[in-house]
Amino acid sequence: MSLPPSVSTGQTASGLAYLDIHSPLCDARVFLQGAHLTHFQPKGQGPLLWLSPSEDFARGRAIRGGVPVCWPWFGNNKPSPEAPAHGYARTCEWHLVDVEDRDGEVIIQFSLPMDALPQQHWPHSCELSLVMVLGKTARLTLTTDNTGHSPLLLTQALHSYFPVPDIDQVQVLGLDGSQYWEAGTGPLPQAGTVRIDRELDRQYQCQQPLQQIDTGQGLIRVKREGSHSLVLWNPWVDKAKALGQFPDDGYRQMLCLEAANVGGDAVTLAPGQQHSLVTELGWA
Ligand SMILES: O=P(O)(O)OC[C@H]1O[C@H](O)[C@H](O)[C@@H](O)[C@@H]1O
Repeated sequence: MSLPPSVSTGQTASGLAYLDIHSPLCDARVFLQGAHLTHFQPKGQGPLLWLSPSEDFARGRAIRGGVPVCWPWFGNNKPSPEAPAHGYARTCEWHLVDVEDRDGEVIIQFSLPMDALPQQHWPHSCELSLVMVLGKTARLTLTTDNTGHSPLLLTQALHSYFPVPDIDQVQVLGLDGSQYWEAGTGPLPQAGTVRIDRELDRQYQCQQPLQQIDTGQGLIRVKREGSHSLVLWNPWVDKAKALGQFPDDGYRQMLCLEAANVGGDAVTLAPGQQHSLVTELGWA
């Protein structure tokens, strides 16, 4: 495939291949493993994604930061606890279908080869694609097609990690009036904005399609389509120490706000049906 002049290829010292984008609208980096956007910076603005300074890009292990694709389940697979957390999409090598530059917007299309998924954990026939439109914003569309003869049940997330200068200054807007579940408890009502002063691992059911992170030095916009749920996560002190590829004090500089289909917003696809989960990330 020939690449437009705004897109080049590279690889890490560990051998993971990526695409680098330098267009008039943005700079970005996308790995083929996981179809993983790890860097996105609109021209004239700061980086929009947090990538762990401890990341060493091992093959077959999820990259800590950017936008991991959690699919075809989010979190643990309850019937099969030995299956990998957040599914297979973030650790498999994706197929690069097409790359084009339309007036400075770079559009990258990936598909996930389904033979990478062990049948015992995912005994379904389906197709999965991810389309990234990288311009002034980053728009990611994750589409599942049920090509089989029986219904399939899906939970998923576009697990965006955002950079914040100081977690104590952060507020999350756009969740007022929604409900959340945390540590097996819920529904709990959300009133007003969210501040982070301890470990947070919440699944929100939320009709509002736009949340914003006020970092204290800028406003990050997170839009969702095909999603009535989202995950808000900060590991705080103890979990940060236990996490792989994560500095002990890294929790002070990041926050995850993840467009999702989780909990009561899980997706059931009848044979022949299709669903797209979309997130659009940008500075306000
Ligand atoms: O460490 P990972 O498997 O990448 O998961 C990182 C985090 O992802 C989500 O935000 C979950 O809600 C958390 O419970 C989990 O700790």
